Order: sequence, then structure tokens, then C-alpha cells
Amino acid sequence: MKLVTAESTTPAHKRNPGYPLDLDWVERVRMNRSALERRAGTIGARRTVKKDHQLAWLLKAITMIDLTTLNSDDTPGRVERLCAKARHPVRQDILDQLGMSGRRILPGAVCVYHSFVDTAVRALEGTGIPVAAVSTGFPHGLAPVETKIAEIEASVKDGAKEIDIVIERGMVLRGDWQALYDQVKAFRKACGDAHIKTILGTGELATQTNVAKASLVCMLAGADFIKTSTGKEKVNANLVTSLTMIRMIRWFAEETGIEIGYKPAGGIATAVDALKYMALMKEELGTNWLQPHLFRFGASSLLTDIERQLEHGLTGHYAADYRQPMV
Ligand SMILES: O=C[C@H](O)COP(=O)(O)O
Repeated sequence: MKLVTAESTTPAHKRNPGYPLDLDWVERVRMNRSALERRAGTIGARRTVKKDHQLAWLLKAITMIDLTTLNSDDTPGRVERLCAKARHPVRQDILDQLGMSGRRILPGAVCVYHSFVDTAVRALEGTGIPVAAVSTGFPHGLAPVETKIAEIEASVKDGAKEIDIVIERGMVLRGDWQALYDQVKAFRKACGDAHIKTILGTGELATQTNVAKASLVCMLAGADFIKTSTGKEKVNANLVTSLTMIRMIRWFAEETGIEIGYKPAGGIATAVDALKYMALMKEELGTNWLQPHLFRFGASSLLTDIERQLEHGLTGHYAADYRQPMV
């Protein structure tokens, strides 16, 4: 399996230019929750990833993690430790045993609050790992629009290459697609060359049809990625919602030829979970989407479990937790 690292990300990928808001298209969108649940229940039941390939898939998963710390007690020291982990996500002895010693395996990005963007940019200098900033009044998204735009601009100025904005869930619940479109379009403009991920807060959108419509409106407004959750909602990423969102990505690609990225986030903490999401992407969108410019996990603890599973796959036993410290 060809591993994609930060050195080779974002190949000749056509960025979403944004499209006019097509309300007829939005109105046509319908999702059937029970059909989605039935389909989601089949993921992982069949062996999409053969046992022999699992370690390669787990290494690949690492290249698609947005290594995240989003705690109210974050400090520059914690962010620096996270960045040190990002520089060396897998212990050297594990890489050696996997025959991967010469390869650079790095996470997709390091994701932090705005206050820590400059710290992370400095700590990651020379690695090519981008810094992602959560923005626009994360996690609720309820600040005045001018404040949100200023926050995006400040993070871009400090060196963030990716901006994870949150949408106002109320716009979706009211069906005010025009307001949602206008706001996301303004955010995209403020991002400039930085890529924009739009967090829907899916656990608060009431129906799968709402999730699907919100996904479409964000993509029409110019989103580079659609992302499920902030990690702070009661219900975060899951396979049913993922199915809804990636089917909208597929539909959008069929209509426009533009490939939008997908980022499930919140509560994805085990290698088994990661493999299920990767299987879902492969089965619904194809292996092309399993690259860091089209797929990310938003996760704070996933890497720890992946490292444990890599070691277990090699040695048959688990390492003590202290051998894989995070931050
Ligand atoms: O966007 C990332 C999430 O906030 C991470 O959530 P987590 O801490 O449940 O992995």
C-alpha cells in the first residue's frame, strides 16, 4: 500500500470553487433513517480489510488524523507536547519492525484553539504538518458574525492552514438555507488559501435529512471538507450520520466533478473504529478518498490506541500505557 504522508498531500486536487445556492436541489434531498441504519449495520460485519493488511491500514489511518487538543485547560506546554508527538507519531522500534524506518508517517494536521495556533506553528516548523484552528465561536458558533470572521482572519494570520468553522445549528433547524449559505460563503472568503472544514454539529440537527441538506448547502458555499461534530455535542460522529454525509459528497461530486473531504470527529478513539470508518469510505467513495486531502479523523486519543494495536499486531501483547504517552 502506498502511504501518503504530509510530504505528498494535496496533490493536483481541484479546490471547491463554490456554487450558487440551488434551493430546488436542497428541497429534493431526503434521507431514510432506517435504510441508513441497516446499511451502517453492515460496515465492519464483512471483512473489508484483510487481517494481513490491517497494520498497513492503521499506519495509513495515522496520516489522516487531525491530532487534536480542544480543552478549556489547554496550555502552550500541552500543545508543544502534542506537536512533539505529531513529529514522531509512532515509536521508532515499531516502525523498524514494520520495515517502515525510512518513511515519514505524519498526521494530517494538529488541531487547536486559536490561542495556540502560533505555538503549534512554531513547534511544527519544518515538518510540513499543517495547523488547523477551530473557529467561529467553537463549539456553539453563536458569536456575532463580525467576531467570527475576525477570528478566522486572526488564525490565518498566525499561520493556520486549515480552519474548522462551526455552523449555527439554528439556521438548519429553521430551514434558513440562505442564511447558512451566506455565512459559510463569508467564512470561506475570510479563509483565503486556508482550507475550510465546516462542522455541522450533526448530533443537534434533529434529522438525517437536515444533516444531508446542511452538508449540501455548505458544499455549495465552498466548503473543502464537511465535518460531523465539535466533539462537545451529546452525540458526535457515528456511522449512520457518516453515511448520510458521504452520500451527499458523492452526489455533489457526480453533479459538479468536485471532490469534497470528509471529517468524522468526536468519540473516535479505537483502531477498530478507525478501520470501520475507512471501510465505509472505501465502500461508498472508493480508495481515492482515503487520502489526507479528502479524509481526516478529528480525534484526541485515537493515535494512542492505534500505536497499541500496531505493537500488539507485531508482538502479540500490549504495551503499558506509559510507553505511548500523548501529552
Ligand atoms: O475535532 C475533534 C474533536 O474535538 C475530538 O474529539 P475527541 O476528543 O472525542 O477525540
